[in-house]
Amino acid sequence: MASEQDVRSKLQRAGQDHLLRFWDDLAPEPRAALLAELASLEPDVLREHCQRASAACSLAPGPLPDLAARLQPLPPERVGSATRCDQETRRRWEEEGFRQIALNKVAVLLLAGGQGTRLGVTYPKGMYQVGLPSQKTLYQLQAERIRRVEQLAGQRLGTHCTVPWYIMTSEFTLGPTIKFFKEHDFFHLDPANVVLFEQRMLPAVTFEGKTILERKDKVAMAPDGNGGLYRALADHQILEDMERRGVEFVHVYCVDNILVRLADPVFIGFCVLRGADCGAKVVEKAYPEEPVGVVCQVDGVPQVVEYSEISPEIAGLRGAGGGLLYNTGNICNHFFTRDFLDVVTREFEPLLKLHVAVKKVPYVDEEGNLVKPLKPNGIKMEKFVFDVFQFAKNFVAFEVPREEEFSPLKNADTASTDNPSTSRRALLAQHYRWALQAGAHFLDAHGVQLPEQSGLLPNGDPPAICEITPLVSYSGEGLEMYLQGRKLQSPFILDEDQARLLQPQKC
Ligand SMILES: CC(=O)N[C@H]1[C@@H](OP(=O)(O)OP(=O)(O)OC[C@H]2O[C@@H](n3ccc(=O)[nH]c3=O)[C@H](O)[C@@H]2O)O[C@H](CO)[C@@H](O)[C@@H]1O
Repeated sequence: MASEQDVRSKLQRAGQDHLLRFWDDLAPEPRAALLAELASLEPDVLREHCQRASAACSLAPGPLPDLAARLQPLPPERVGSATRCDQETRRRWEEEGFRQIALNKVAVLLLAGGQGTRLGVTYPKGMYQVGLPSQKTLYQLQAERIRRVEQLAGQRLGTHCTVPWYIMTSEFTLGPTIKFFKEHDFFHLDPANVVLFEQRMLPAVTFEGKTILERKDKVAMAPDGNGGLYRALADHQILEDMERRGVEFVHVYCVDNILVRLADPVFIGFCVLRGADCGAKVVEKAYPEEPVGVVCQVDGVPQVVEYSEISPEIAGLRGAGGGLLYNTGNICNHFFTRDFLDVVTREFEPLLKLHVAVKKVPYVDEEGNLVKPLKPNGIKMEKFVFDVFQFAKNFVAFEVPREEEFSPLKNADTASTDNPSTSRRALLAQHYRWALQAGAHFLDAHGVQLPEQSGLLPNGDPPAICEITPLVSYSGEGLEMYLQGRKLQSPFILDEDQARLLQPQKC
């Protein structure tokens, strides 16, 4: 282990020796922990990190200067649409996606290193359950969609296939996530096909460029953003693991969208048939200030301008047809070829921009008291997963209907949008629509038939409660055989047992 003297002189070189100012107060164990943490910080890298953070912060926060003149919507030839295409084209994309899945060439990669601060939970967001009748968590819904898409691809092509699940965690989420998966028997996935790995952490820094101590014996560290993915892939030889398994295409997604279609065959097929090396699913933005990034071009190059970096004036611009000019909302669902990820991790990762987030960071004051600041006092630096789009040779965007594919869980129920209630309703409304399309009718508790309406009731709920397990239907397919002409009492859960009961008997 490094000595106190070694660490002290390294910190002096980095201009950060205040990190040892409580050394004399510490007992042997916290001393050892602090030394270990500090010894892992490279002095030159630390000095540069602190200088960059405070320099970036001294620039005006918010919208990027001169953006308006450099920004353009994506050219139409780069954008495909799941809704504005003919049935035959959609069928071809889907078939191609299933073919690649059946050949074991597709993996999914979950970005799950975030802290869920806005939702206000101390555990990983994937462990959250939004109050569905089944009480399933986001992780369970995702695991079951993987199992179903494997099954569908296998049935179509007569193979037994695997979609490996890579999960990027951080110091905050790794331990609880592993424990949760073990407790739930990996939701009946083979643990060998669930690969958890950890992203790096970066120190939080004051506006004056000093690393913050969150306790006398602990530096305030935060995950390096979801763009930390590329360093983490290299740190843990994840691309080598993918290569061993024959994976060519990777669907990267964020944890909190309850409607996420893992390894969506239509999206994968679209990207593969277009010869794309990089792609993004988008939805039409709901309103100008919606907190989603805009997929567009900056200086003629595909990029995402994050919601925190676009001005209200630009976000509100209207096109010729009256719709928002920049209406392609990023839903953090990306397609990458393994080859592209390989080039990014080897060549482009160091070029990724560091974005500055000004946050309230708890710290110890000069007297050693713990302070929870009321105003932002620190800078966290993050890389963004989509900042690699600019390096793609053939970038495409793929537009999907919001009500079928996007309802993010960002906030607690105290907020009016993107909260547990809106997520739960989005899923239940979708399943209700699927059931109606399959020919079901719903009855209330007294056996009276409920009116059929595809919209929500004024309280935001669908007219009947219906939840369908992903193990029975991934995107609404195959439900007629269970539901055609059935009168179902609300609430109704179509799980595997119920499906067996409803299955037409073969004579
Ligand atoms: C940078 C980024 O992608 N921004 C997108 C993200 O915004 P948003 O600001 O909502 O992003 P979040 O902070 O929720 O992070 C997105 C995902 O990245 C993960 N994460 C985050 C930080 C980290 O260090 N490690 C990590 O793995 C989170 O666990 C989450 O799964 O989702 C929105 C859609 O819902 C998009 O419109 C935004 O353009």
